[in-house]
Amino acid sequence: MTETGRYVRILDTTLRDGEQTQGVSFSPDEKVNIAKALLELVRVDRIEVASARVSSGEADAVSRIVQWAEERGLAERVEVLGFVDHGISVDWIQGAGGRVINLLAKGSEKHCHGQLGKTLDGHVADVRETIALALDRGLAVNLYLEDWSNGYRDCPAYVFELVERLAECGIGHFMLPDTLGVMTPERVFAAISDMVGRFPALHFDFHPHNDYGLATANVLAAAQAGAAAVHCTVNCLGERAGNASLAEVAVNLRDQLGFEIGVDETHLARVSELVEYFSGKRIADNAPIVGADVFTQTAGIHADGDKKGSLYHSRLSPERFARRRNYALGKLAGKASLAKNLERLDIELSDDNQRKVLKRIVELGDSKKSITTEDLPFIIAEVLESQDYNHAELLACSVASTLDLESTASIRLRLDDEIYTAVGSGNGGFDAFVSALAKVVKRRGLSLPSLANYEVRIPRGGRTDALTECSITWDTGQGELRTRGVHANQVFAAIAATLRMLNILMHRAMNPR
Ligand SMILES: CC(=O)SCCNC(=O)CCNC(=O)[C@H](O)C(C)(C)COP(=O)(O)OP(=O)(O)OC[C@H]1O[C@@H](n2cnc3c(N)ncnc32)[C@H](O)[C@@H]1OP(=O)(O)O
Repeated sequence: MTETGRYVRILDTTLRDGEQTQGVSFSPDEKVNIAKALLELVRVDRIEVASARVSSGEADAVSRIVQWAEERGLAERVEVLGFVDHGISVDWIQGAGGRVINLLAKGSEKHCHGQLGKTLDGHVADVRETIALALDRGLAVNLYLEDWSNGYRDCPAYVFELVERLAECGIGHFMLPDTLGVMTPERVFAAISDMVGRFPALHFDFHPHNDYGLATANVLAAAQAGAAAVHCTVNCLGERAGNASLAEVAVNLRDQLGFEIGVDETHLARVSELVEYFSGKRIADNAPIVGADVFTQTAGIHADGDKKGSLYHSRLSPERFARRRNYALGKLAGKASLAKNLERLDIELSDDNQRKVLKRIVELGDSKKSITTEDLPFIIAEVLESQDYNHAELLACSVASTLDLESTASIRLRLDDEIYTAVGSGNGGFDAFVSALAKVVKRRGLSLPSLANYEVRIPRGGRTDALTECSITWDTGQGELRTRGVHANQVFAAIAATLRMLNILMHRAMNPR
């Protein structure tokens, strides 16, 4: 079923529900940056940025976000969760400059009785008191019906009466959470259709959780059933198994169901990366839309189909998300995979040489080595015995690390035809090596690029004698460059990745395009 043209609003709750992910705590600075990216770049309709009463740091974050949003006329889009607590949350939100309270009421009889020890009458009275106070202070009010999914299933009369008695109180959105992530798309569709049918004048939001892995599917069902807005988070952050992914929700609402949404898709990967860094929670390489590998064709047959006219492309093209298609090199690669990588590097090879290089790539892949596009020139140089990528060679190297003292490195290096020696010291063996290397390249009038990312991996179930793979992303000032090195010693793996970078940059300097 598709419903073309209806606008569905998106509320991103990365900064509230997302912060309920175990181990995640954003600083006020981080919250401000994420809020800016969500409202100004990705252009979601609303953001929920904190729970009231939590801490002074949270009050500071809310106040800075609202201040920034105010200058752009966006302050009404910044929302804060508050409690039914005789005005404590209202005071807190108002004190922080917030304009919208998302009041947490109880959407199930079980929670109302079991947690608050209240009857429906008592709870309605308390909620009304808080709403009246909030409205009186100039706050807009939305209402969460916490545990609504179980409440609707176990005692729907409680839910209907609660909504009915609060319907005329000035609430903007009634927010229906599947608090424990137990619903299926069919149940969401039926329940929200029922709510919308019973209360056609009200706006309903749906707030999912991913405990059964159905959060995104449930959001789509909610939108189809008539929800005015749906909730999600960047990278699926959220309590327990998380919420629904903003990127997945956005593309599915658009592509699969034909809804209008305001999201600018070209910034989804950027905001995902920002949240990854600030939350410390890495996403899987195959996370839809935003994962590192989702636009990489691995199989040779797929690369061949692309070469013959984008036969394996879908509406999810990398360009749509300001990303790039890659073709993996390994034992599953074929002629077309190699051709696509050579094209990207502007390297021309005869058919015969392509065959030789591909054979070597498959051999390397067979021995579990991962190969990047940047590795390709080295493989070509090795197979064709060219000296093109042999500018820098480490002839000798000693790295010493001791407790409570700076590490030191002593190196002998060949750069083209000259031999250099240098010593360096630093915070750890690799830092000491880089300091020695910087001295050498400086003598050649060169400088080293800055390090943008550094990852060390060992095979799963690793042993102490396992090979280590170090992957470094360098910021060259003219784009990023990613190189890898493999060695049993992780400092030497990083050194190998560094030498590879140096060879590439020296080659580029001598062969400007
Ligand atoms: C939809 C969701 O995910 S809800 C998540 C809401 N966010 C959070 O809980 C994170 C922020 N929370 C906090 O910082 C704290 O829990 C606070 C400041 C709100 C309260 O802290 P404390 O006073 O220490 O209480 P505690 O954390 O144990 O919470 C339990 C109290 O909240 C009450 N409570 C539960 N739900 C609500 C509600 N919707 N409104 C008001 N009070 C509530 C409970 O009845 C209990 O009160 P009691 O101690 O009188 O029995």
